[in-house]
Amino acid sequence: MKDFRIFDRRGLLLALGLLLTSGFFATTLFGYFVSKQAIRDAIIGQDLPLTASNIYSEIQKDLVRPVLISSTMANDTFLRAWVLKGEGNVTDMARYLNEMKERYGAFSSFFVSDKSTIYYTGEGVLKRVSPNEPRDAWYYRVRDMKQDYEINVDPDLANADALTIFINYRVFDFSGNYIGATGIGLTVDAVRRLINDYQQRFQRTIYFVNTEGQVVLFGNQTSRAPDLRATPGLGPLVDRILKEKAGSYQYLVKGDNHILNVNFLPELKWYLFVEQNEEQALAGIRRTLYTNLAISLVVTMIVLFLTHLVLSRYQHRIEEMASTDKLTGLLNRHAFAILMDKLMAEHHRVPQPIAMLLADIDNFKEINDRHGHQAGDKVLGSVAAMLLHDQRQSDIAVRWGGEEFLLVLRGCDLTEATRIAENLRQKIAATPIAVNGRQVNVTVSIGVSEYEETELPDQTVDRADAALYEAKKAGRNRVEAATGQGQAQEPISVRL
Ligand SMILES: Nc1nc2c(ncn2[C@@H]2O[C@H](COP(=O)(O)OP(=O)(O)OP(=O)(O)O)[C@@H](O)[C@H]2O)c(=O)[nH]1
Repeated sequence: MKDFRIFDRRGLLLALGLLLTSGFFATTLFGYFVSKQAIRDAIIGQDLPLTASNIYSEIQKDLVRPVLISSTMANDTFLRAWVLKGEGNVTDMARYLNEMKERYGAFSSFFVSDKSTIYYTGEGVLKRVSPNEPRDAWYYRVRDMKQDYEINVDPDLANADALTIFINYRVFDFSGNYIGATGIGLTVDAVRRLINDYQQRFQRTIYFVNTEGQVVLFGNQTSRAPDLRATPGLGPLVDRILKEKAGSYQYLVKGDNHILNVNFLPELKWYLFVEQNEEQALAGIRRTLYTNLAISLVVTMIVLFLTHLVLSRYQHRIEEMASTDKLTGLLNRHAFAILMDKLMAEHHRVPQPIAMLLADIDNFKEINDRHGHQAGDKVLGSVAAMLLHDQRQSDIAVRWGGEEFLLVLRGCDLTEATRIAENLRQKIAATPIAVNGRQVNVTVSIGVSEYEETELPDQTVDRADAALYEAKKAGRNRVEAATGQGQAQEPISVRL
């Protein structure tokens, strides 16, 4: 019965635990996935395009302007006339180039004449270009190219080989014949600083890719192979991206999803790549997810613990109510049956004598009749209290019937139990009970028996009952010890 109840409570706690955890987990995970989707949508739909357009407008300011300046130089009447007049006064050209450099805050400015192959800078003549010199390959490329200009990243000979972004603009005479290349140079460091600044401000990876799929400019933290096709995850997408010119893409690297926004910048003929590692963007909500799960777990544990506490208390109270006689506070017969089973199991493990005392208040009917039923109750309570008073922890005191009490004494043989019964009888007889302002003398008769291995506990009680009967018959206020099971039912009368 008890085991069934425990199982019931465990089942309830388990069901409650499952309900709470599944509820908490479901809502937390649902919230997480909704937020994740919202963040992804925001990255694809707003954040990256917005970052790209911000960068684009900054780039326009910082890189498109040099293109315009170079274009102005290529169309400058003075420059073209000076070349057509035979590149006479070098100082004039140097002053012009210097002026352009100073005015627009460029790192360097240049003009290369196709006719004389002289490379002019703001300082004067730098050198002559030659098709055999690998460092001059850019000039011959520009000379033969179809478009008006190119943006090229190269070391600058005129500035101690500092890595420089050159805008190389083709120059034509007034009849449209090619006469050289002009433009200005910006330090890559300056542009790189710009990209780093964007990256920090927008928390994205930013880099530029040329029409060949080569990474031409990137920030400090960007570790990329120069050839974008060699980038894990992204490689297979490169041709599609270059063809489509603009769009949103996603690729996986080591399980991390990367979201990419690409825009082609026609002025630079470069692609602007703005990239976001989704896992990093989700780090915040993932932290929130773990915190929520931990809170849910703690709340579940607290609820389960409190429920367990309340259930235990109620179960204890219910068990107590079900096993206790309300009037006397002694155990009832139902509790006796349970405890007796336990006692017998214990006895079989460690055998020890077990004695039973069955006590009955003498002429109780008279007390009831004379003093009233409530007074009778009071007497029952007082006798029960006297029985309990000398009880050991291991003893069992039961209200057996109306005015009958059963004491089960562990580790006590018949002789010892008879002595205890006699002490009890004397004590009760010598203790008047106050009822309705009057002292009532109460006596009890007690039958004593000792459990024998061959019998059932009920039979031991029966033998105590028989002894009690003998005590009553012999005049009440007596103790009678039962004979053994096999012996004739002649109880020994005891009067110590
Ligand atoms: N007040 C009160 N009386 C009870 C209770 N339970 C049983 N009784 C009464 O106890 C009385 C027992 O009477 P009997 O069985 O005749 O026994 P007795 O008068 O004690 O006589 P002997 O046992 O032969 O000495 C009955 O009148 C019952 O009504 C109870 O809880 N309260």
